[in-house]
Amino acid sequence: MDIIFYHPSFNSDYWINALRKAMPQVNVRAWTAGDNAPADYALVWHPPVEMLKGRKLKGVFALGAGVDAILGQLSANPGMLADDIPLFRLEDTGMGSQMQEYAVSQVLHWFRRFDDYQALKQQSRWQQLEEYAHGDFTVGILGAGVLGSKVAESLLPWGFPVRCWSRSRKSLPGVQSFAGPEELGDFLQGTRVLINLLPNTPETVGLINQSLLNQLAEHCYVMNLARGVHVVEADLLAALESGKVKGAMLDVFSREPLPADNPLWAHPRVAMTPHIAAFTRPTEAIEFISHTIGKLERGETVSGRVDRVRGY
Ligand SMILES: NC(=O)C1=CN([C@@H]2O[C@H](COP(=O)(O)OP(=O)(O)OC[C@H]3O[C@@H](n4cnc5c(N)ncnc54)[C@H](OP(=O)(O)O)[C@@H]3O)[C@@H](O)[C@H]2O)C=CC1
Ligand SMILES: O=C(O)C(=O)CO
Repeated sequence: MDIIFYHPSFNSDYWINALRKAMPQVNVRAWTAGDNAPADYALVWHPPVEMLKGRKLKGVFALGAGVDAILGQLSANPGMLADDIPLFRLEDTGMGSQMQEYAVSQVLHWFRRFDDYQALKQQSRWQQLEEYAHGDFTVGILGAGVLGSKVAESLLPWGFPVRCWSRSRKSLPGVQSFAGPEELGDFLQGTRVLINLLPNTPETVGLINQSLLNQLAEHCYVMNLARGVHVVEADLLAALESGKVKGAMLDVFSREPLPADNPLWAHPRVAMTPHIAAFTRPTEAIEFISHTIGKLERGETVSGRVDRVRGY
């Protein structure tokens, strides 16, 4: 069996060696331009069109959780990947616990008013503020898939009311589930901290806009851990100015790297990280890929297959 690998920034030698160790019976090679030799599987992130075009593959694995980039490439380049070739993505592979760390630490930061204390410190002011109550700190998670459900689970032990919104109804113990566009309004009503973990699809682009923000609780907080295109940045800035949104923690942006003149950089109540909420971890990713390939080869059912029509 032959596997080709392409990632624009990962250390290919490291990955190829680790893949060979995990699957000693497989020939793994880094794909380079002009390589048209046959392969069974391709492991990719932002692949050149020519890498996949015309190949008869048994499967393609995206080396991340989100498949918006590769689906965008496929729609812009018809024929890049035949419709019957399955596309898989990474499910969790260590990203769940990273998202939990990110979300829990930031929710606690806001809940314990460290943002306010930091602002007071800037003014050399020694002042004790009123405590917030857990009951007034409902956390609402947009997206209750692999990562959203893990984030929901991690917030429960801290005593916050937790709710999620997804396409289909969920039964996560202790988490209130809202499903579909018809229940979005009820989900937003009373949500004090909004955490976004939706995939980027035509239905979710621009979802976090003025109308959505207006439906959240007063002095709410917004955490975007999914994709920049979900947030209408001008609407978020306006909601921060009006005081409706008290703070935002953003990991992803409509343009990355965020241009130097973007007003989000300078906003005192916006914190940000450069798309690091969850990294692809080689050991866990390779374990998932080799396990999935093993199952595919044995004709067994696997998870992680992307529905290319649905968009995630
Ligand atoms: N910032 C970072 O470093 C990283 C960001 N990400 C982002 O996180 C996203 C989520 O990952 P993951 O949890 O693995 O994805 P999943 O596919 O497992 O979960 C997606 C969730 O979103 C819900 N959803 C999708 N479309 C809609 C819609 N139109 N209305 C309501 N709910 C919807 C799904 O509902 P249902 O369950 O009913 O299908 C599901 O619950 C990725 O797509 C990626 O963009 C991922 C890794 C790192
Ligand atoms: O896995 C993903 O989708 C990512 O965004 C990783 O940065």
